[in-house]
Amino acid sequence: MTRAAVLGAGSWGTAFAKVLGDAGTDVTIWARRERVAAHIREYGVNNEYLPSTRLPERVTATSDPAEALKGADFVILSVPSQSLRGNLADWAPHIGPDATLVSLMKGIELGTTKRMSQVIVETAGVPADRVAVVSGPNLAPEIAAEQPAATVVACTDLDRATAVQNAITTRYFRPYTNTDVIGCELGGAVKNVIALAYGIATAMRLGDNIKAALITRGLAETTRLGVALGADPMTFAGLAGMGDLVGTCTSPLSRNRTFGEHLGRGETLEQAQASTRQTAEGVKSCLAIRDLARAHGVEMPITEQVERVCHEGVDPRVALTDLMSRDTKSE
Ligand SMILES: NC(=O)C1=CN([C@@H]2O[C@H](COP(=O)(O)OP(=O)(O)OC[C@H]3O[C@@H](n4cnc5c(N)ncnc54)[C@H](O)[C@@H]3O)[C@@H](O)[C@H]2O)C=CC1
Ligand SMILES: O=C(CO)COP(=O)(O)O
Repeated sequence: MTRAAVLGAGSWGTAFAKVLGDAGTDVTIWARRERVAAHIREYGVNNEYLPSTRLPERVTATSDPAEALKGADFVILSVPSQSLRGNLADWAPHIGPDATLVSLMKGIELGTTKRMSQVIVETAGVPADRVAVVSGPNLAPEIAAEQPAATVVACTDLDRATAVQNAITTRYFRPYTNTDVIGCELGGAVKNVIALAYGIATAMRLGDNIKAALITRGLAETTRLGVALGADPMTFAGLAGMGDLVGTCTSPLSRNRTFGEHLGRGETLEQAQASTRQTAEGVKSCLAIRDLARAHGVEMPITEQVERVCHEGVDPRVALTDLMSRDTKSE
C-alpha cells in the first residue's frame, strides 16, 4: 500500500490529500495546530479551510510531523513558500531515503530568490531528481468539490513523475507529466503576481482589453524569465503556464486576484492583508521575482509595477500610467 504525508493543512494541502485518498493512497496530513488535526481525525473534515468537504476514510491527520512522515513514499509539501525552509529543516530527519518529495507551492523565496524545489534540495539534502512539482490551474475549492481539473507533475526523473501521476489520477483530476521543473515552478509563481495585477485592473474597472493584455504580456514576461533560467519555452503554453495564468486571473476564487482587487479599491497592503487569513503568494514573491529578473537582466514591467504598488505604496493609477507610457517596441 502506498503512503503519503501531506505537510500543511491549508486549502490545497487538504484538497490534495482528498485526491490522493480517492486515488487509493493512505494519507496522513500534518496540521500545525492540533485542533485542526483532531477535527480531521474525528469528523473527516478540515473545518478551518474546507469545511464542506468530507475527506476519504484513508485520510487522517496529526500535528506530529514524525508520525505523518513515518513510512511515507510521497512527501507532499504545502505550506506557505516563505515558511518552507524553516519547516523542512525540522522535518528532514524523518523523511525516508527513497521518498519522493512533491512541492505544491507557488512562490519564490525572499532573499535567496530560490524556487521551492531548490529550497527542498538544499534543506532536505536530497538529489534534485527526487523532487517533483505539481502545478496547474488547480483552485482548491473546485477540486475539493470534485469538479474536473488537469495539472502537471514535473520531475527531472520521469519515472518518479509517472509514479506521482499514478498516485493522483482520479475521475476528476487528470495529471500530465513533464520534465521541465524550472518552467513549471516559474509558471506557478509568476502567475500569482500577474493575478494581483489582474485583480487591481478589475477593481479599477479598466475594461476587458487591458485584462487580456495583462494576461498576454504577463505570459511574455514569465516566458522571458523562464528562458533566461533554462526553462523550455513550450512549458509556458501548457497547463502550468497559460493554463494556470488564465485560471487564476479569471477566477473570483483566486486569493491573489482577490487581494489585487483590494489594492485596486485603494486599500493599503495592511488593509488588504487584514481581509484574509489565506496565502496570497504573489504579494511576497513579487519582490523575489523582481530581484531574480533584475539579476538576470530580464525586463518584467508588470511584476515591477505590482511590487511598487504592494511594497512602495505607489498608487495603482500611477503604476498603470507608467506601464502604458513605456517606450514603444515590437511584440
Ligand atoms: N489554494 C489553492 O487553490 C492552491 C494553492 N497552491 C499553493 O499551495 C501552497 C499552500 O497554499 P494553501 O494550502 O492554499 O494555503 P492556505 O493559506 O490555505 O494554508 C496554509 C497552511 O499553512 C499553514 N501555515 C501558515 N504559516 C505557516 C508556517 N509558518 N509554518 C507552517 N505552516 C504554516 C496554515 O496554518 C495552513 O494550514 C501555496 O504555495 C499556494 O500558492 C497551489 C495550487 C492551488
Ligand atoms: O494556484 C492557484 C490555482 O492554480 C490558486 O491561486 P490563489 O493562490 O490565487 O488562490
